[in-house]
Amino acid sequence: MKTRRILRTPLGIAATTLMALVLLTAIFAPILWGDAAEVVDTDDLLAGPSPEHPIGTDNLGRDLLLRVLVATRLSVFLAIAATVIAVVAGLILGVLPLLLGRAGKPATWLVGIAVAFPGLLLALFFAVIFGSGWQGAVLAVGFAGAPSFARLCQTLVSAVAARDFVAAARVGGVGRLRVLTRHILPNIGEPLIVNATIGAGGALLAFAGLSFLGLGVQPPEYDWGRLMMDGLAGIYINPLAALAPGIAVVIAGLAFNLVGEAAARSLGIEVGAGPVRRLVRRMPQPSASPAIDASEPEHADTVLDVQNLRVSFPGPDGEITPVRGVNLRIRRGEAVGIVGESGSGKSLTALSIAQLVEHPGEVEADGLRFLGEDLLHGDEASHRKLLGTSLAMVFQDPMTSFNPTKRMGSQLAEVASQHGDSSKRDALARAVERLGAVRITDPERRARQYPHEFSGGMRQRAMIGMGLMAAPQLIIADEPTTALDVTVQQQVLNLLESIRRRDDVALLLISHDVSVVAEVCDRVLVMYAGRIVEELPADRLQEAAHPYTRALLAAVPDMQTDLNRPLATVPGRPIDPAQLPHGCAYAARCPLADAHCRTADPELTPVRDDFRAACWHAGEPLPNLAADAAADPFETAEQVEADQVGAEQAGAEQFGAAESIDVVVEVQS
Ligand SMILES: Nc1ncnc2c1ncn2[C@@H]1O[C@H](COP(=O)(O)OP(=O)(O)OP(=O)(O)O)[C@@H](O)[C@H]1O
Repeated sequence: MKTRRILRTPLGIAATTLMALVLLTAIFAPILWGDAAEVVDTDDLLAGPSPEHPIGTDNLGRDLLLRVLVATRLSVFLAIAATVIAVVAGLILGVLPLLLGRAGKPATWLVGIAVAFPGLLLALFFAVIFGSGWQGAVLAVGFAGAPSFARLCQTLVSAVAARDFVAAARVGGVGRLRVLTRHILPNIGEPLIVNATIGAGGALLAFAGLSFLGLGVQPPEYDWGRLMMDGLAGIYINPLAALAPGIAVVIAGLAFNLVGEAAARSLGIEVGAGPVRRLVRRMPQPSASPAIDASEPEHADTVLDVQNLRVSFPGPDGEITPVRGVNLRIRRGEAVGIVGESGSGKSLTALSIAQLVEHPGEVEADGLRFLGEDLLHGDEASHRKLLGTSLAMVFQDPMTSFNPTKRMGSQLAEVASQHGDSSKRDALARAVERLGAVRITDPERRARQYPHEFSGGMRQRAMIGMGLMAAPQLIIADEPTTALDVTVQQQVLNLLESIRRRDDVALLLISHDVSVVAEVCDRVLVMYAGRIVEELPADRLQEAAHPYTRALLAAVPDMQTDLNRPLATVPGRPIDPAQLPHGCAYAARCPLADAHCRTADPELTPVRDDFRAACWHAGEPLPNLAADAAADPFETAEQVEADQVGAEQAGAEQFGAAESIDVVVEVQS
C-alpha cells in the first residue's frame, strides 16, 4: 500500500518518530514530572546548566528541563483545540454558499476580506477581544485560522459540487444538506485533514507568540510561549532558558508539518501551492413522428414543454445570453435530439430543464412545464420531487458521474430512499434489480463495488440504471457516448433505445455527433449560437434546409470519405455569445448570406411539412457545392485550425470563442 511505502521513506520515518515523541511527552511528562517541575528551590534561583539541572532553573529555582517537558501537554492541546475551532468555523463559512445559494454570498465576501489580513494580526486582534488567558487565546488563534480554512473549503466544495455525481444526486431530488454530507464532505475530507495537520503546526507557533506577548497562558499555568517569555528576562545569564522552549516549539511544529506532508503524499494530494489540487481519489431507426410546432397548444401526452427559454450570465462587458429563446416540446415516448457545435447552448438547455443552472446563471422562460407542472412558479420542493422521480439525467463522463467514495448499490439506492418511498433494504434490492436491467452481469456483486471497479461502459449503463430507480418519464442524455469507444457507444445507444420503447419514456439526446442523433431520434433540433435554427425529422436529414445543418451533415465522414484528404468541417468559428452580431448569427459563416441576413434575424418558420428553419434562404442550393475542393464552401480542418490559431494569437479568447471546432469531424472507425 502507498501509505506503508511512504511511512518507510525518510520523510515518513522522521514524521512518525517526531510525532510519537511529541505525543508521548505530552501524555506522560505531566504524570512523571508534573510535581517535580513545581518544586521551588530558593537556594538555586536562576541557575545556569548543571548536572542536576541540565538547562538551569527559573527565578523560583524550578527545574527548567522538566518544565519544558511538562509544558508539552498544554502547548499541544491548545494548538489542537485552536485548529479544531479554525476548521469548524472555516467549514461552516466555506459551505454556506453551497447551502444557502445566493444568500450565502456574504460569507464569500467576508472570507475574501478576512484572508487579506495576516493570521498573526488577526490573532492579536481577537486576543484583545477575548481577553488574556488560555481560553481567550484558543478562541483568538482558532478564529484567526478560520478564514484560510474557509477559503480552502469554498474552493474544494465548489470543485466537487461541479462534478456530475453531485448534479446526478440533485437531479435525483437529494437536498442540499444531504448532498453536502453524503457527497461533498467525504470528498473534501482528506485534503482538509491534511491541511488541518499542517495548520496545527502554525497554531503552535501562534500560541507561543501570544503567550510570549503575555496574551496567552497566565501563571501559574505555563506553556512553551510562557516559558520563553520568562526565560527572556535572564537571556544574558542563561540563554538556554529561552532557547529550550523555542526548540520544543520548532520540534513539535515540525512534527505536525511532516505528518501533514507525509499524509498528503500518501493520499496523492499536493499541499502548499494554493488550494489542494487533487480533490478525490483516482478512481474514477425508429419511424419519424411529425415535427411539433411549439406554438401549437399543448397535447395531453406532452412530457416537456419549453417556451422561449433564455439563459444568461454576467460577463466582463455586460450580460451574455448563451441560450436565446429555445422552444421545445417532447411527447411521451418520443426521442428528440439536439445537435450543434461546442458552445451552442445544448448543455445549458438541458441543465435549465433539470433546474441545475447555478448562480450567477439566470434562467428565464415564457413557459417551462414538465409533466404539466409549471417549473417556473410554485413550490421548489415539489418540483425537486417531481424531477427526482420522473426525470433521469445521463451525463457525458461516466468517470465523474458517481461519487468515488460510495458503493454503486448504495448510490443507486439513495435515489429511491431519498423520496421516502422505500426502506433502505428495498431500495438496495431495487438497485441490484436495476443494475441487472441495464445489463450489468452479476448485479449483486457489482452493487457492492466502487465506481472505479466498473468499466466506462458499465458506469454509463449504471448511470442509466440510476435514472431508472424511479419511473422516469423523460431521460435527458447529454453526450452520453462521447467518452466511450465505438462498440460500447452502440451498447449504450441500444440500451437507451430499448428503455424508450419498453417503458414509453421520452428521450432528449444531446450530441455534437449528427450520426448518433440520427440513429436514435425521431426529431432533430439543430442549435446554433443559443437558438434552434432547424427542426427536422431524423430520417430525412439529407433534406435539411438550413445551410448550417447542411454544413454539419457534409462534415460527417462516411464510408465513401477519402481519408487521404483533409476532413471537411464547418467554415469559420462558432459565435462568441458575448459578441452576437446583428441579424442572423450564422451569416458570417454562411455561403448564402446577403445584406438582409446581416441585419434581420430570421424566426424559426415552417419550410415544408415537418421541417422548420430559421433562415432567409432555407432550402436554396449552396453555391459551388458540386464543384471541386478548391471551390468547396467548406474549409478543410487544417484551414480552420490555422484560422483559429491566428484568432487566438490576436487575443480573441472569450467564452466559447476559441473553443475548438472539433464537433463534426469524429472519424467513426
Ligand atoms: N457558468 C457559465 N458562465 C458563463 N458562461 C457559460 C457558463 N456555462 C456555459 N457558458 C457559456 O454558454 C455557452 C453554451 O455552453 P454549453 O455548455 O451549453 O455549450 P454546449 O453546446 O453544450 O457545448 P459542448 O458540446 O462543448 O458541451 C458557451 O459559450 C459557454 O462558454
